Amino acid sequence: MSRPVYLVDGARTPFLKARGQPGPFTPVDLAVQAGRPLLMRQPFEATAFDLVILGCVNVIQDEMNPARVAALRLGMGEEQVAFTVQINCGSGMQSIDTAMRYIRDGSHEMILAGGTEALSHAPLVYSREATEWFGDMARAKGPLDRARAFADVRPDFFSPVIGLERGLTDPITSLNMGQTAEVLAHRFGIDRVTADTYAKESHDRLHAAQQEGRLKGEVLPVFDREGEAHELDDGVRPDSSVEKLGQLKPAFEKPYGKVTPGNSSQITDGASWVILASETAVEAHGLEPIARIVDSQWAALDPAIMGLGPVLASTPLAQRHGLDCGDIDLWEINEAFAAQVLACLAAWQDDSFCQDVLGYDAAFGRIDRGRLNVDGGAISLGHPVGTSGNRIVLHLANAMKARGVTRGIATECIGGGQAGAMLLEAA
Ligand SMILES: CC(=O)SCCNC(=O)CCNC(=O)[C@H](O)C(C)(C)COP(=O)(O)OP(=O)(O)OC[C@H]1O[C@@H](n2cnc3c(N)ncnc32)[C@H](O)[C@@H]1OP(=O)(O)O
Repeated sequence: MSRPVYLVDGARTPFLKARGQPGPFTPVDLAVQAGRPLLMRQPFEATAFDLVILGCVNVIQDEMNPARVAALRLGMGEEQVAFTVQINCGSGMQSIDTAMRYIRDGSHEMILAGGTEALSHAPLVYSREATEWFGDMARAKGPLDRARAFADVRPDFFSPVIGLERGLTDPITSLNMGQTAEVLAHRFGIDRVTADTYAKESHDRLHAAQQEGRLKGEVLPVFDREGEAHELDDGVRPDSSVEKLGQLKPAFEKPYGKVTPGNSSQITDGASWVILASETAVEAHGLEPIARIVDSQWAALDPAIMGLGPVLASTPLAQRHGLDCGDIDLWEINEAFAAQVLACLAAWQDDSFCQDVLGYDAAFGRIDRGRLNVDGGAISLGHPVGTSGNRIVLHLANAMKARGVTRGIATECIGGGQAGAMLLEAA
């Protein structure tokens, strides 16, 4: 059986910049804050879902299986089955992909699929020596044992590493994510002004979308324990300029690198949900679909050039549906780094890349900037890694509907050398 799958609604929190301290919300807090108003505006009960799937990369110990904890806190009923998925930056898209397949095969009618991440809550990680020492202390049987353990201790055991720094470093190549973007900048000749100009556009587009109300209904305010409301993505900097961006120092390859804090995705906290439904559920509840999720594709490649992943995932997806570059009205390519997105655009225009890597006769084509990330992206609004894949699908659906266009692709690179892509059509 292969049934149509509809995206009928969705919402997210504002993305809140991680400012060196744990932010006001845990991953589940964020998922609940986005989910509660979303569920309240539906014409059905919160218990009507067959399944909850939530992507999350950095699960915290107090919230193991955040999908289930969120479902219970959202009042979705004790009988609500809920599981968490993790494929690094693809987690929020993986939840949609799994949900789409369950509905398509006829086994489920309506699924809540999301992504959540609180990067500001990244744990501090101690060295192996320190962990062993803590174990020795815990096992010590008396004062003599404890004194022996103390004699072994060295102060450098206790220099903690911020878990996020490890998480953003590829375990096979030992390159951090920014360095993989430097590899692509070098390979495709992306210069600093081009990367900074792209970054400036990202901020300008998000600012315009906020001012003109294009995120209304998609971004819902969240309230912290002090009752303070957070209403907008707070990393947006419309005051910036290409000149100011040009003064920032490289973040990952000093002194000549092209990747800076200004043209990288920001480290943020945030959650996003979409509701996927079968035709039966749409009719039963009188829902109005925003878009149809047509198909998806995953791909894998050398982790050192993981940023090219969108090319390897979305081109075969388009090809499978007989679509050329010009047939895609809107693109959401997650902005891990400006140089990384620009490298993808360059690869799609490169005859030999498309012949050698994709097996095409010639270049796939030029993706016009007017069709790409039309309301900003992770450079301006941030990249809570387990959430972004969900956000780009939700925003693509809303942007397609707002502009009255037929077809779009949301795609993202994934740390570790993978990528995901999703094809949407007007409902
Ligand atoms: C598969 C994937 O998706 S891979 C991607 C995964 N995600 C990542 O790898 C995260 C990438 N990003 C990062 O690691 C971080 O954002 C970094 C390291 C690049 C920068 O981190 P920070 O130094 O904390 O950034 P911060 O926001 O404080 O900016 C640093 C400076 O640049 C300035 N700056 C940043 N953006 C701008 C801008 N648009 N205009 C002007 N100045 C700016 C800030 O004001 C700050 O200046 P200050 O030091 O005088 O206060």
